[in-house]
Amino acid sequence: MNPIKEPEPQTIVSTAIPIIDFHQFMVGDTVTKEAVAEQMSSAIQEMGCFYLNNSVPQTLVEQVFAEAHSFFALPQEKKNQTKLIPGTSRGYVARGKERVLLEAFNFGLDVATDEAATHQRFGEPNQWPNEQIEFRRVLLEFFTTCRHTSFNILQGLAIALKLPESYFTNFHTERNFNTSINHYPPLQEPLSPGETRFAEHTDYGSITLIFQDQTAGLEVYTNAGEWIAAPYLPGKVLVILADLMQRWTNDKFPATKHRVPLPSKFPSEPRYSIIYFESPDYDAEITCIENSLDAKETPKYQPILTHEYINQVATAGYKSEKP
Ligand SMILES: O=C(O)CCC(=O)C(=O)O
Ligand SMILES: [Fe+2]
Repeated sequence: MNPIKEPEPQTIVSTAIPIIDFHQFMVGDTVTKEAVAEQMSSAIQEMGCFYLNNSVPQTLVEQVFAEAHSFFALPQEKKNQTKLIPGTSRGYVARGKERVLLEAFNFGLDVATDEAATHQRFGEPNQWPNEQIEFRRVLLEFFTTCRHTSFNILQGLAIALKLPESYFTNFHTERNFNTSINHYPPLQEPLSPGETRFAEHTDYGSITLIFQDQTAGLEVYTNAGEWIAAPYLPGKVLVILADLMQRWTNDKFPATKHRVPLPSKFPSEPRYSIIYFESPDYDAEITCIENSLDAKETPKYQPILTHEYINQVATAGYKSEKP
């Protein structure tokens, strides 16, 4: 008789944030794609964001986390060798203060290995650490996979608005996206009032993909006006919307407010996250899409070029503290 195998103990995490099976979208016909696009749109109306299943492979995500652990464990002077040059956005950013208690490593399309990068206007050369042979390869593979996923999401959002599938991707030809690998060091004790791991904000671009480790801690602000936990769900990516998507759609697809509060227990666990930010082309004009207007509704935002908007928010207030 075969022994009966006990099921593995599992922590079942439930969430009110919808989980959408993206495989259907990737391989489906027009009708299937429309159905998945509709799920994305309803999730946005209900909760302001959604998780995708079957998009970025979990094994790849775990490799990136492993590389992140090794990188942030390097001596400070080694990390400083890739330090971000002020005015640019690629490289190592030392731990911030008060509202951004994390150190980060930011990178984007690789000028040395990707022809398209030479045409990028937000891009600068990446800075890679010499010590970690696999770091660059794993991060760039992850980056390419995220781009593929994010382009499919942009297609889904276009379909949901009854626009041609390529409506948004046509504004993303320069591949102006950035990835941040974040390390929130352990905290010994509660901090002063006003201090937090990452203060409430929205991202600038069109959409953002968020991966966190088991420490989790991210919260999103729902359309019902409450902060809820966006838990760690292995194999799933959290998709949130950013400011330019909100402007494009006259608030129909609003930018998702999110934050990482201080942990409830001290000393706390360290926290790692990987964030992929997608942005439209430098000169893309973000003008209200008529299909997103209800009857008698008029555009709330003036047309604006991507770089004008990003310069505006980057010079205003706390957003400039972001790595
Ligand atoms: O670490 C996180 O989960 C969120 C980070 C974030 O919101 C950002 O980098 O814009
Ligand atoms: Fe963010």
